[in-house]
Amino acid sequence: MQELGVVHTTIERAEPAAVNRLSRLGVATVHEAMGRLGLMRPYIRPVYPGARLCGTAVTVLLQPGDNWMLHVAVEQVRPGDVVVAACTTECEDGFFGELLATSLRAHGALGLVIDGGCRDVADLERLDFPVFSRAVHAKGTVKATPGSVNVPVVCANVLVNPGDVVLADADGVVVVPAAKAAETAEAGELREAKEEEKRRRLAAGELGLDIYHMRDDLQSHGLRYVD
Ligand SMILES: O=C([O-])CC(=O)C(=O)O
Ligand SMILES: [Mg+2]
Repeated sequence: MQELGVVHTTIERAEPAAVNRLSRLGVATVHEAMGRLGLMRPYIRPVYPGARLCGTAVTVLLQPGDNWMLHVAVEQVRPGDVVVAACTTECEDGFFGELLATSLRAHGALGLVIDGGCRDVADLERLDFPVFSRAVHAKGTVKATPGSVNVPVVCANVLVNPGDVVLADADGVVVVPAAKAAETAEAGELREAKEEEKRRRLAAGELGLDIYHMRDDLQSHGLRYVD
């Protein structure tokens, strides 16, 4: 059960050094490095090409058709934060646009992930304010019913605690629990180094079948080559 009607003003953010290391990795790498966990549903997409963000989560629980809590969240943002907004029920209304982006940026927020709709996308691209949303929808919202800020939320199938690391790029959005940020950065960097070696060998024409020693396994699974 997600908590309603609460704003937590003190949160524990992931260590900046670990956030910085994660920011240099891709979403797919980090998801793999965590043991294939933490990935939001693929319907959450960047609202303009090339959008990318990495920061610590300020979480928001919205009520459908109501963006009041986004305004409440602005006051809780610190430089380097990313606002992660979930909704108590599915809603694709345009909760967010360039005015709220301007306000968030003035307080140091790096971007927004929202399991809801977003509008003013041409202006967001012009501002280069990265937003990842479930829909682009011009439909406006009201300010009538409190939700919460900085409570644990489930956003697009992923549990997000305030202070967790949120990384988003063209492949999607992944969330790293704050306590796991450093070890995940370490595992991700190792994975990147291994991929670099594989990339070099694949570019030289070596086959994945040989690099990954798959031939024997294929034979034992009964694969036959016929002329
Ligand atoms: O004002 C709103 O409700 C959302 C919006 O379009 C903006 O922030 O620019
Ligand atoms: Mg607007």
